[in-house]
Amino acid sequence: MSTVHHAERRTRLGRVSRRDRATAHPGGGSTRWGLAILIVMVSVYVQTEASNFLTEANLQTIILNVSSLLIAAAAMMRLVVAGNVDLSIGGQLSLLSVLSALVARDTGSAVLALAVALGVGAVVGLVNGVAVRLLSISPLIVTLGLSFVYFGLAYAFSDSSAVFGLPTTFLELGLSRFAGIPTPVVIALIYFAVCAFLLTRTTGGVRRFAIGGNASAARSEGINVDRAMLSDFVFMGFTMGIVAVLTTARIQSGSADIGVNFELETLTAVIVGGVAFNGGAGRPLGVFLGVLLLGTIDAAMVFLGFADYYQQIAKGGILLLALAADQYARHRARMRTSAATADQGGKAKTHAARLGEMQLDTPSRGTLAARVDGISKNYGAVQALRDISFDVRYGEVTCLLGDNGAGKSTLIKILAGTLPPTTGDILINQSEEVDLQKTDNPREAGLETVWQDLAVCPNLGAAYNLALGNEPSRIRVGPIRVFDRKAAEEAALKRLASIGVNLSDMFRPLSDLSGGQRQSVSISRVVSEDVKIVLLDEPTAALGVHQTRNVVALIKELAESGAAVILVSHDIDIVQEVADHYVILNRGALVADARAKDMTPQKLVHLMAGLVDTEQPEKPTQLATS
Ligand SMILES: Nc1ncnc2c1ncn2[C@@H]1O[C@H](COP(=O)(O)OP(=O)(O)OP(=O)(O)O)[C@@H](O)[C@H]1O
Repeated sequence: MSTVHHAERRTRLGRVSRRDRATAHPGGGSTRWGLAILIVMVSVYVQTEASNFLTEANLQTIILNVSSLLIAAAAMMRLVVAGNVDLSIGGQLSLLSVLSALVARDTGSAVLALAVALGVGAVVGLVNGVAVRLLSISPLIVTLGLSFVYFGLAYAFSDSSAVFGLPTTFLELGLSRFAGIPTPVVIALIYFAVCAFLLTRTTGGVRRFAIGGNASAARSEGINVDRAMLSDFVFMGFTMGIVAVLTTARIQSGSADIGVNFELETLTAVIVGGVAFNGGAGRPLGVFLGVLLLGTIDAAMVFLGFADYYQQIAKGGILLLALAADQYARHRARMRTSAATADQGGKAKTHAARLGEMQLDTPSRGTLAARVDGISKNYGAVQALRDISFDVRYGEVTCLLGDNGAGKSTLIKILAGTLPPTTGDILINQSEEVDLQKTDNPREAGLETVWQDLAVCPNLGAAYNLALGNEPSRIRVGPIRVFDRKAAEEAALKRLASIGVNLSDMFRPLSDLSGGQRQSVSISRVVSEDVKIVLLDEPTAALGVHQTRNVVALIKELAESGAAVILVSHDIDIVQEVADHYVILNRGALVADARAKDMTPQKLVHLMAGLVDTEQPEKPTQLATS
């Protein structure tokens, strides 16, 4: 499609490939090496105080002690990155420990005990996910409440006493060694590595970062946020099944006390490891170091002869410090964003749009692209839209206008497929012939929306943002798709170049860009051969004069290249410059459906201001039939 200059693209990609790969990571660039230094400092200090700290046996013990924490943290970081949290995992651990121990003791079967732990864990996770979804309040509160339920059940099933008499096959899961290394350590390292890979390298992982960065933007890109949340809670519960079996086998008994404070330890490791408490950022290596730090501090306290409660105080202090660091990082990011916004139009030099170079594979100008057919929408007693019908044509700009409360936003949401109409249909042409089909997913039918509130994920770069919902993948194994960063980078570069935007780094988080650059990234989403109908909701609202001219040029060129453009704007000058066709609403009713040539400026101002009697609307000017 595009004839973007290949040499230029090569040079830019060349520059990008020399960039530190860390910045291409969806969770941000910080590797938390400070934690590694802290671990070394603590270890060296304790070694000088008690000479046998840095022995191989002690290091093995430290890692064995944190193996359960490492497994739980692997699943917890996925939840937190996507903006969720599960405070019931301590209760889950207790319940699953008791259940697996009872099954192992009563049946003698390690396999059955494992199956029960994993199965019940997944069900418990599902219950958590459904409760968070249904109650629509903070997962912190919902899972805290459920935590009491799980602890209570654990005490009830175990009669408040430890379950002993476990068969050897079960105990071996926690006590055996593999190539000289304790089995729980081997399992923890493999499990963590797999989870880290899934989070940072696959489409599903990138989506978690997108959801944590801006859930509504992710939703508007077609990502099923609720399903992702449910599956993450189920995964957390399943993971707690593994943790429960390994821990129970290692300590050779099931107990309702086993999970006390476990959720706080896990959360501390994840937050200390640099995962943002509000989601959208974090790196597995940081979490790994966070887990190691907690293990090292525990061991150090024991070596230095501190009582148990000092360990609790130390961990609480570390969690508070990590949260403070998280807040500070968020403050710095906000400052960067406002500085970049103030610099709007400075570094981001947008040039004349070069969209004319693109050849959209759309039917010829004037052909019917979409038909809005009798759309009505009620919000309870409020009738926001009343029997709206009009046509949209390829190669034309349709301006959707109206005063405040006229129903424009409601109609846009219905057109974009994010809000169902009460009655009526949206019909979209999917082939060369005028063959309109009712569609439930306008996006799949080639309709792309650029939202007024810039539905972007500020924590991700242009390459990720522009790929969301339709991510390129290199390898596919079942539902797991490995994200193709190179292809995403090239596609983003190509799209931005076609509207004359030059960003030096396609992986730089959008929060670091100016408002105009973010707007450009958002708008460039429509530059694709798959996009045939473009819906722009106040696209110039956040822009300065220079960038507004670029967007106006883009709108014209989109239409010239064959796309059908639906523009919502309050800017009468822009509207008059680009419109081929007007659709004007007033208090939910259609008051004009007119060709631009039939609309005088006075009449337009009159209609836009809502100075019409909607009970006796002006006869909408009919479109010429094609
Ligand atoms: N979720 C909602 N629940 C109830 N009423 C709503 C809802 N959304 C919109 N409305 C009502 O529907 C009518 C149309 O609102 P809408 O936001 O679509 O208008 P608009 O033309 O986009 O206005 P504006 O230009 O001010 O954004 C208004 O009376 C509004 O109060």
